[in-house]
Amino acid sequence: MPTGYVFHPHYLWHDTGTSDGLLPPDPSAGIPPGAHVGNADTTRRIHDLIHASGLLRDLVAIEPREATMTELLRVHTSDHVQHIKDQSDQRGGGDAGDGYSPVGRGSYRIARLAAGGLTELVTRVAEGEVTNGYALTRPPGHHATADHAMGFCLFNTIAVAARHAQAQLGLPRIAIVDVDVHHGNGTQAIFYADPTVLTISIHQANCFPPNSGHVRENGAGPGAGYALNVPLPAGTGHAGYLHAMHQVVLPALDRFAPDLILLAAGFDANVFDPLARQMLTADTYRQMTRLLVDAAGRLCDGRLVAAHEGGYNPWYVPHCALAFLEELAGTTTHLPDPYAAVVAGYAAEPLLPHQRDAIEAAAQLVDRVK
Ligand SMILES: Cc1nn(C)c(C)c1/N=N/c1ccc(/C=C/C(=O)NO)cc1
Ligand SMILES: [Zn+2]
Repeated sequence: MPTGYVFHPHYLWHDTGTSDGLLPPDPSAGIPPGAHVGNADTTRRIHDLIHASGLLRDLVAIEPREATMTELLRVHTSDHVQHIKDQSDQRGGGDAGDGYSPVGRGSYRIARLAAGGLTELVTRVAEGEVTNGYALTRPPGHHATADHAMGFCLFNTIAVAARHAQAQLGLPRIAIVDVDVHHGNGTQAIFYADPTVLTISIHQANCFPPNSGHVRENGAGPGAGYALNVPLPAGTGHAGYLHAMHQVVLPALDRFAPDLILLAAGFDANVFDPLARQMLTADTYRQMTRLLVDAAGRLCDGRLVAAHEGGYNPWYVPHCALAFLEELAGTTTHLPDPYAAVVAGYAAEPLLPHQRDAIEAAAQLVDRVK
């Protein structure tokens, strides 16, 4: 089945400046100029591995375009769009608003290219040119709400694509599964009162944003029941995530019967990631993807489209992304995870009682999905 792939060099040109990890330089506070944790290196290395492994030959390259203002304004306020543009127009760029989400000079157009690239990929899937796809976009989007950028996110790429699918592509029911290790708060907020978009986030409990993504956040008004959260304890590994897939994500998808499944594909739950404390390996991403590909095949003619989100370890995330993409494309590069042996002892953690309990709490809400 043909798999679409969106990438553009401009995604690497979103300049996150000289923040040292998460914080802007401040010599008096002992913070030197350095590299922001969300710099372009990991994204570049993902693309390079997709190319070097030969997988690129099996993919249908799809050229991104900038999201139109109409497409952006289905999700964001005009003030928010203007704020990002104003920061981006400044000679030295600026910040998106939370003090640790850099906006480089010209990042406005790049963020529109990310949202437009995913939207174009969803269009090609809806038209049947490709069955599914992956947009290796940057900057990420899932923390951005209608009127606030945060957590390195400027525009909510996946929300723009979801609204386009509903408005222009005849796909009324959209399921968004977010496996990024951080809570998909922006996506959840945008659709919180909307029963036509089911949002499901599996994340490390209380990691980021602070106090966000509790299991009790279950939707509001007409959308009550259509937001699901699976906050998992730090240290959750392969068994815990697959249990969450089987107990929460798959039953919810079956009940919702979406016309399209969107995946917020963050890889920062990997065992080596600097911004969280989960313990997933490339094989976990492979197996989660297999389950989602099967669900999409069962429910919506295979329509499954992934947007890249977080993932900050430059030497491991590419192997996680490759495993995910092989499964999405239904092919193999015969390149095993070179770190599998390194983590075999400590990342093979069994499902522990406190993890099972957290998942059960979320599973009890699945029946509210109609
Ligand atoms: C700095 C700072 N200062 N303060 C008060 C807070 C709460 C700070 N955290 N910043 C963070 C921490 C983690 C992320 C992850 C983003 C991602 O990968 N999403 O998928 C973004 C910003
Ligand atoms: Zn993340």
